[in-house]
Amino acid sequence: MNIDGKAYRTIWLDEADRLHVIDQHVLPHRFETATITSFSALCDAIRNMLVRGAGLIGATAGYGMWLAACEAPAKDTEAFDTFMSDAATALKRTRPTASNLAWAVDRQLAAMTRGSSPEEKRHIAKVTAQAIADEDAEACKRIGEHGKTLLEALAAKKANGAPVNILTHCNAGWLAFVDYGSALSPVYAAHNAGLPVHVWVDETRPRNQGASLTAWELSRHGVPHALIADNAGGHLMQHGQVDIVIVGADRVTRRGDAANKIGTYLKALAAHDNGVPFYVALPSSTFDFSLDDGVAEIPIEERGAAEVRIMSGKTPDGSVLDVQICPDETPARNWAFDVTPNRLITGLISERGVCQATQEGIDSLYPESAGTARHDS
Ligand SMILES: CSC[C@H]1O[C@H](OP(=O)(O)O)[C@H](O)[C@@H]1O
Repeated sequence: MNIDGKAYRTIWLDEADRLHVIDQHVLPHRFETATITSFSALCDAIRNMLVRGAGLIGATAGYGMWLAACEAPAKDTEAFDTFMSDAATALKRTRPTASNLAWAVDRQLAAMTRGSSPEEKRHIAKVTAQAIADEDAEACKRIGEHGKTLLEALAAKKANGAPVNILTHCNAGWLAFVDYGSALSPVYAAHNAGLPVHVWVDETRPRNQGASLTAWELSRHGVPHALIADNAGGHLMQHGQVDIVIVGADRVTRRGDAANKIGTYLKALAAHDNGVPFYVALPSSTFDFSLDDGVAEIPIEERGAAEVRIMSGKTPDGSVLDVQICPDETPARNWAFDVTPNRLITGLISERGVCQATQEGIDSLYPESAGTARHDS
């Protein structure tokens, strides 16, 4: 995506093999990039959400395995393999919910078995990391094309060129992937094609990815939008102000249950009650075909209480400040994700097309995956 006329991805290697990312801590008030110079710094970047979003976490993990390979013993293949196995375990522990992370790590481990020396394996890890990033961007671009057809169908029913109103939760835009995004990719594709669209942006407490990231992205791209309080969506749906909900996902099971940012489930309930179509957009790397019952089986990350107790924002003098929003003695709990059962999901949008959120629907797009168990959670 373009920022001030310059094309950016969210993660990239420069000509000197230095790894760069967009710093998601300082948006929307500043646009900065950061350089990640070691495997442990990369693990910290995922854990503390300098980078975040399922696809970007996966791509970052891919590069993380390459950084680990650069730090691994260079002379002894057995020692190299042990080092890499430990690195894989450490990376998988950084954030537990998004499938893409473990998927990327396992893909790297499998790819490196093709090398016979540490040097070969290190080269394979670099090529594989770049392939993971490129494929993520390409998948998201295709999600945009498939999702655009849904928005075109809704636009055709609108009178006098009125915009299609899309509600989204959290940030599943290009900042959450390598480029384009999942839930926002159809919005960008439709907007670029001249379709009138308008996005309701859930603020997405506690970390406010909607307010700080989705609103920033849409604004930079010139897409009409309005920020709403997390609890406003049901009211808007009751009054015909939402034509479609499109959200991202962090893990989707064989039968189509979808883990996404905390609060997504409540939006799906409201959409169901009001007959509003509710779509989940995801690249193939977000499926976990080893799980069925998402509520029972998907591991839900619980993050620190400070994210709920403290909010960050810009003061009138332009500085950014943290403020505590509750009494000093108030404890807090902070589940980062919830699971929307497939019965509340109208359909899934992946790079392969649109399907029902059922095992049969998913099998129709992914016949090769029937009965596969892919990776540990
Ligand atoms: C599908 S990627 C965007 C996805 O990631 C978000 O989580 P986080 O910001 O904690 O990494 C959220 O679930 C979004 O929908």
